[in-house]
Amino acid sequence: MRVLSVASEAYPLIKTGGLADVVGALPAALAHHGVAMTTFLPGYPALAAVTGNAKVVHRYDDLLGVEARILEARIGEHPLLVLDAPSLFTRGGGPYGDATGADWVDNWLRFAAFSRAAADLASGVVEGQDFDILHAHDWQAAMAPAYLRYAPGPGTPAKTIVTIHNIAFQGRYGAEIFADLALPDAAFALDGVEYYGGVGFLKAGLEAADAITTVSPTYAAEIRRGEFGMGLEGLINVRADRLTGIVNGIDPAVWNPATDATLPSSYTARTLTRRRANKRAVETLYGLDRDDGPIFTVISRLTWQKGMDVLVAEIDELVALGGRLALLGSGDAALERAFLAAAERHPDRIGVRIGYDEPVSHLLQAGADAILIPSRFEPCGLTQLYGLAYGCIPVVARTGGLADTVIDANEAAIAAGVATGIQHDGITPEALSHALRRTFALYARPDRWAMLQRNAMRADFSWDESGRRYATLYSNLLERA
Ligand SMILES: Nc1ncnc2c1ncn2[C@@H]1O[C@H](COP(=O)(O)OP(=O)(O)O[C@H]2O[C@H](CO)[C@@H](O)[C@H](O)[C@H]2O)[C@@H](O)[C@H]1O
Repeated sequence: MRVLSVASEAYPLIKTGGLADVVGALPAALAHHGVAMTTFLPGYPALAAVTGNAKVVHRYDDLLGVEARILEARIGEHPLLVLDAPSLFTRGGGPYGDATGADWVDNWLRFAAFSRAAADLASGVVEGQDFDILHAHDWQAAMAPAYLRYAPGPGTPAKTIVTIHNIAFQGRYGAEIFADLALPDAAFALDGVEYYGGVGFLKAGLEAADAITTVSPTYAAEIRRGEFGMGLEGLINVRADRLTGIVNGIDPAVWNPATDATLPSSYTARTLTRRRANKRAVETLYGLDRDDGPIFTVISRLTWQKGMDVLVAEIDELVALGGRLALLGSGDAALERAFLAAAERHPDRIGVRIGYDEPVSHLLQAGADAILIPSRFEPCGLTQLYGLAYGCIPVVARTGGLADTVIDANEAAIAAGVATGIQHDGITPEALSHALRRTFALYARPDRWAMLQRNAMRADFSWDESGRRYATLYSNLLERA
């Protein structure tokens, strides 16, 4: 079975968040299940390293008005196709915006063209490229199923899946762009690409896809409600029979404390004392006091989704209770300023690094005692999975994938020997305060804390089971044909 995985990021080539980790891990995860996956990415400058000598498999004179080529390369051991369209993708800044963080004004064109090319690949336009399934991730790829529905190429169109990694990002534009999408007029319809009078990329994909997935069962249920569906709950409910939640796995080649070459000290569940050297390295890097109390970490986009404003409100209490905090992240300017101000108030107790740093994120998971994830919504969440694997106990809001992957350390779960973290209900300073106090109480009992760490590290979040579930979904779609 051949699958084209279409996404705007993939680790290790280009990453701004969890989407990249998942897209980067899927080819290996699916290979175990007899699926040959090719990844399709936009040709950002960061991809130049792998497209240097790439073979050109297709040329466009006019892909929604721009010149472009499709290049054949590799991502690790797996096949990669790249849309080389310099006028759309060769620019500084990030994949979605300029260096100041402002979105590119032509994002609709960039990702419509990318999706048009994906639809071409999935319907026989490009010789030698045949796919049974097109698997589109998030709004940037979601127009691909819509193009296949309304304007496919000459071959049998692939079956389609749209995976929602975050329904908050929808790719919503004014009606005026419709004329430039090269779609038939009939596509501008209630069950087509039209969305509240404009054009909705994610909406169009969810209407057109043969199957819809999201990245945890709880989030799949949550997005059927207004509170989480962000305007798409009606559509999600109508198509609920096509929706499943498949929890993300973690890539053991990248996230394994026993083999992680970026760490000062590698370790396993049996050699937890070896974590101490990593904790000392965190203290040094962040200029924190050296003591035996817990170090909390945050590795996150600093946004409202992630509940960071609530953490700001609780930060002085965290310090008053004897905690320290090592934060790595970037995002909303006001939140960045608030965390930096907290670090100024408590220079020896709070360290803040604004920015994006992959090796530091590994060190924090390996050296901090607990990771705080007070998200208002969390489709799956990966940092709690990395925390579990590294014995960095997740303290999380009971929502989405966080609810599905962390087992709260209540007395029953402790007695049964299955607890892996701490959950709180509601994203309020009071709820977070209560969770912090519970964390301190557990940490004060070294036997209990070590048990939590061992349980966490032994929990299985490899891709085995989730890979199997995607493979089954693909097979079912083909059988339905
Ligand atoms: N400053 C920094 N420096 C280095 N690394 C950093 C960093 N800030 C974040 N990261 C890394 O970026 C990733 C973030 O993953 P999350 O799952 O938290 O998702 P995100 O909200 O981006 O993604 C969405 O998609 C994913 C994938 O499906 C879902 O898990 C999630 O719920 C959903 O919101 C992790 O690998 C983390 O270590």
